[in-house]
Amino acid sequence: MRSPHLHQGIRAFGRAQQGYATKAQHDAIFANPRSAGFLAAALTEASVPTLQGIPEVVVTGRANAGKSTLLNAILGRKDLVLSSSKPGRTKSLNFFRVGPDPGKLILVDAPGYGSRGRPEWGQLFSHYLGSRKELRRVYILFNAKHGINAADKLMLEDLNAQALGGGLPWTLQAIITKSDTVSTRELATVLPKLQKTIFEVAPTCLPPIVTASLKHPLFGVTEVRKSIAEACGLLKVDANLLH
Ligand SMILES: Nc1nc2c(ncn2[C@@H]2O[C@H](COP(=O)(O)OP(=O)(O)OP(=O)(O)O)[C@@H](O)[C@H]2O)c(=O)[nH]1
Ligand SMILES: [Mg+2]
Repeated sequence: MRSPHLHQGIRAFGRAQQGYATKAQHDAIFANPRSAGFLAAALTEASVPTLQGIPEVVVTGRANAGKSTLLNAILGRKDLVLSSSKPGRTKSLNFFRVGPDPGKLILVDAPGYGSRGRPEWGQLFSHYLGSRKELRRVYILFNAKHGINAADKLMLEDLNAQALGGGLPWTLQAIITKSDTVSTRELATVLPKLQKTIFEVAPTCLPPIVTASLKHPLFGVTEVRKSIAEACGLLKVDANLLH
């Protein structure tokens, strides 16, 4: 059982990220799961699609961290994004549209890094990060049970340096996945440690959102949706709420 305090804490964090947006705006963006669609799979730099300036976010993380499963939960779909219990399932940069054509925003799934990752996937991802003008946020996922290893630290350091470099305007945020696989007690110990490590390695990284995205009740997915909408500049501030 998760503690109500954890729920409250995460909700409060979610609110803080929304920039005082109204609920209706956020609901409208992800309201119709059937209108979402697969757009393209890129295996090479040349095959990264041109998508007419629609804002975009991408997920990264170790193989098997839960990237594809989280994207399905965000889209409100069961298997639009292919996932697997076997690490190394996603082998290309996969682009998904949210909303009817041409889409309100684009979600990008990426191959996992670490022992199951391949160098060419890393090269494609680096090129994408350094050149994608539409990219608004990079989400880095960590499995609550497995924590942060050397490969994660390298990736975090690299992303932090790129975010600081100021080349392109994307921001970085962490997501702790599979929170349903650890007890509330464990989570209470693990979370502050993860947060501390993330901040030490990547000071520009926005505070983590905790999720469980495989089975209902889903957890933290609403917060991730709001974060995405905010990063993509799709939430307008309600002036009444600022006073
Ligand atoms: N219990 C639980 N299992 C999850 C969760 N998210 C993903 N999984 C499982 O973890 C495994 C890997 O999920 P994927 O979404 O394919 O992971 P990925 O990061 O996309 O993996 P690669 O594409 O191989 O890098 C699958 O068996 C999922 O069902 C979660 O929140 N809770
Ligand atoms: Mg995947």
